[in-house]
Amino acid sequence: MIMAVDTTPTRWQSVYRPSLFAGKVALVTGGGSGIGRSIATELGSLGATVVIASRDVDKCNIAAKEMNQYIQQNCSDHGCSVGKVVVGPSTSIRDEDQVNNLIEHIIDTYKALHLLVNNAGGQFVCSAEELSSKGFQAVVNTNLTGTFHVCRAAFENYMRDNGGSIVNITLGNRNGMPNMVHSGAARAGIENMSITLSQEWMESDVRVNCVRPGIVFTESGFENYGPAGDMFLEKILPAMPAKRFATPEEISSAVVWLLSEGASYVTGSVVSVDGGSAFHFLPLIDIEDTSHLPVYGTLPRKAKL
Ligand SMILES: CCCCC/C=C/C(=O)SCCNC(=O)CCNC(=O)[C@H](O)C(C)(C)COP(=O)(O)OP(=O)(O)OC[C@H]1O[C@@H](n2cnc3c(N)ncnc32)[C@H](O)[C@@H]1OP(=O)(O)O
Ligand SMILES: NC(=O)C1=CN([C@@H]2O[C@H](COP(=O)(O)OP(=O)(O)OC[C@H]3O[C@@H](n4cnc5c(N)ncnc54)[C@H](OP(=O)(O)O)[C@@H]3O)[C@@H](O)[C@H]2O)C=CC1
Repeated sequence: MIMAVDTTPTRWQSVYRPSLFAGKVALVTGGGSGIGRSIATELGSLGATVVIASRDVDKCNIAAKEMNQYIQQNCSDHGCSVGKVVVGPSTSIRDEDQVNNLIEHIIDTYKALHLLVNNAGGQFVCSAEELSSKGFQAVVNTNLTGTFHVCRAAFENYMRDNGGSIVNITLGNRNGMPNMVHSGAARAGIENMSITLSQEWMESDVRVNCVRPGIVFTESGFENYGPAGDMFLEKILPAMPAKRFATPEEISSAVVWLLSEGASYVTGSVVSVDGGSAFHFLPLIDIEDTSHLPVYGTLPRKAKL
């Protein structure tokens, strides 16, 4: 298995002002692992009460305990108040009723929902030709419809009357997403949906933005891909301009900025955090000789391979 550079910070601290989010209530979906866990830790270290929620509550409980220990030990040494990470009820964002239940639970318990990070999501590697309709729908329902469910419930139950800030996590797919057609389509949908919501909800003082990560090595995420993922990464890593993956903290840092009042004039935006990969060709797929396009007109001899 190809490994990323070990970028785990020994004593990570946010670059943002302590207590930035004191008194704020945040929801991070999929906050029990990977990128979501880093976002929850950073928001908690900056004073927020952070609800994490996903399908696996046991995983979230273990993660929350570790995050709270980390926050207490490493982030509270300026005499400032730190927040805490708490676990919401088991929720599949694909299920509208479960999402409504989660949001109602948050408003009942914490009386507010100022900040929302739609991080939960994922996909599997499969060519478009082999992908069943059910497989396509499973990924679109998780990423696109699931994100819509959470945005709408947060708006209806709190943000419409009180304002708020939403950040949706997408995925660097500027050049398409070979072998992940479902996810590429869903993430492009999330970005366009976010632009629409930013306009419809501006009157309510709700900002909606996206963070579009390049490749972030999260063990939780990559163990899903097996050999197909390894093959993908062996080709992509050397072709990346930065020659390394992102750390979850590098994604979190952009999310925190967008959530903060420092981004008060930013809405409907997509921030790429990808080490410049969006503007660099990444060989996601081998295109064999048989797929040459037929020529119309005369192609100069020198222009042929
Ligand atoms: C390697 C480069 C990475 C690029 C950067 C991206 C990184 C990341 O995003 S890391 C985060 C990764 N985390 C995850 O992906 C975890 C989340 N994934 C899931 O939870 C699931 O894969 C799912 C939600 C996307 C699908 O799960 P589920 O709804 O439980 O699916 P079912 O088992 O019910 O199957 C539905 C349907 O889909 C077909 N299917 C499932 N897996 C595959 C597969 N590997 N290949 C082909 N088809 C698959 C399955 O067969 C079902 O269809 P039918 O057979 O027609 O019934
Ligand atoms: N790692 C990477 O390179 C990149 C990741 N991303 C995206 O960033 C996000 C986080 O990924 P990462 O941290 O790497 O991977 P993880 O697998 O660790 O995170 C995915 C999280 O989403 C949750 N989740 C999945 N499906 C559902 C669902 N139906 N309802 C509620 N929660 C769900 C999972 O929890 P549970 O299983 O308990 O439900 C899990 O905590 C994902 O959307 C991912 O696709 C984007 C670009 C690159």
